[in-house]
Amino acid sequence: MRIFNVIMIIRRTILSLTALFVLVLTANVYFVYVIVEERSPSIQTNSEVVVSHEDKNVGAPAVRKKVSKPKQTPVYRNATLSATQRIKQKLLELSSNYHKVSLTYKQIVSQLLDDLKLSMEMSTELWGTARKWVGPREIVPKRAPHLGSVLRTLCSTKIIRAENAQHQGTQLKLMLTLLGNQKAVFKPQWYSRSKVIGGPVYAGKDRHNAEVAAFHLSILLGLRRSPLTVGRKVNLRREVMPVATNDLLETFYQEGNNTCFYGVCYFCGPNQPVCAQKDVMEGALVLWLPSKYKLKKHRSPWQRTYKSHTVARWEVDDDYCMRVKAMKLYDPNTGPRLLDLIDAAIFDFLIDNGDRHHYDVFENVTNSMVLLLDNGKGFGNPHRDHLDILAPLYQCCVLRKSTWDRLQLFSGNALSTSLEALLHHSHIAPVLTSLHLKALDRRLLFVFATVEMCFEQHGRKKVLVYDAVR
Ligand SMILES: Nc1ncnc2c1ncn2[C@@H]1O[C@H](COP(=O)(O)OP(=O)(O)OP(=O)(O)O)[C@@H](O)[C@H]1O
Ligand SMILES: [Mn+2]
Repeated sequence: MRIFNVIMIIRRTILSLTALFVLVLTANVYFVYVIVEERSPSIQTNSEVVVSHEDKNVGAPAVRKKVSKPKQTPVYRNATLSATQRIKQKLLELSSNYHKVSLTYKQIVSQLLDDLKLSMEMSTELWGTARKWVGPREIVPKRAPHLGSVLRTLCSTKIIRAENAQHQGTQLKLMLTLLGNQKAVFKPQWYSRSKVIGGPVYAGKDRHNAEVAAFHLSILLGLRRSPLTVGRKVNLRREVMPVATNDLLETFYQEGNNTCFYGVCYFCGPNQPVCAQKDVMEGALVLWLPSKYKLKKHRSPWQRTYKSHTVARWEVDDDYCMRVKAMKLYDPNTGPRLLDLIDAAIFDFLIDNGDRHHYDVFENVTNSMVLLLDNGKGFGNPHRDHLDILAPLYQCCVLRKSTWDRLQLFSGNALSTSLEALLHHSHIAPVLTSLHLKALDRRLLFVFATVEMCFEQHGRKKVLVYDAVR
């Protein structure tokens, strides 16, 4: 009897131990599985289209392929990681020339300040002047003596119609018609100047001040491909509501002392209203381009996936630029598209805009520029530098000589002071906080480091392109 009891106890112990062992093993396998899942994001193939929540209403490229599961274990954004490390190292080794103040930048700034002055009385005839400025390669000419007057006119001309702009993009904006039948897009203020946007680079709503700052930066850098943009304070009750279309007006309401509206668009609804301070709403007003130019939208080859667990091909493939060059669109004989995208990448990195999922060009125009349109996701976080925005530069390692020369003029912290001087004239000054201005100087050094890295890898001659088409 005693022996039987002992046997039973041993048996029970063995059974419990076995059960415990199986339990631990299962838990372990599950744990390892979860970690592997987390660290092994699926790869987006080159030609696959990711239609993000942001892009649902814009044209997708023609080719759609199924996501093919990679055979080998993918490495997490390794192309971005290795480039970032190399650029950071190069930054430490930058020669003192890149920190010196150049002698010539002041001349450029003073010319631009001259152009920004009021040269003539405001007049709706100036719409014609601005229209004539637009060409295949620029929106504003190098010297535009009436620029200040055009901007002031944009800032103050009577609004004769206000409608929803639901067919232009996904974010809340108004399509305004100004006296003289000039259209302009109004992007409202969502945030205070000092609000820091956390999360991924494309997080948050539009920053209206980013649009204003970006336009001024574009002329400063000689990349005059941004539509004319001003900051404007509008009285919703007096200037907008009386001329609003019914479907827009229906979305207006009063919250305490403040007038609010939510408009009609993909990311619009009663749960996402924007409110004026009392009746006055600040925003960016972007001059509409002449109707003779039709815009054509293309997917950016360096588009993000907008999913933290899905990587894009460019994030894992160091040779990605070869693929881009192989696309018909980027054939060196068909135009300056790739160099334009590299200019755009530098511009976007400086303003911290990681949301250029598509880009616009003029349809049926030979050598059309890549427009620097939609810069509202810039200047979200002055503490961060998203080096992967520079991927077109560090992966292709080519750049217009003219862009390079211009950038170098602003070494020694001159970029922030120059832009600040231009923005000083804005109706909504100060447009940028000093933290955002300082970030520009810091980021410019990263651009210098990236180009230096390219020089080291390929030699100056191969990197710098003397491009006849600018
Ligand atoms: N000033 C302009 N002149 C002509 N067309 C314009 C202008 N501004 C915007 N558009 C057109 O409207 C589209 C949407 O504008 P924008 O990109 O600023 O809006 P968005 O809501 O931020 O768009 P998305 O959701 O695609 O990022 C542009 O791609 C362009 O085709
Ligand atoms: Mn946008």
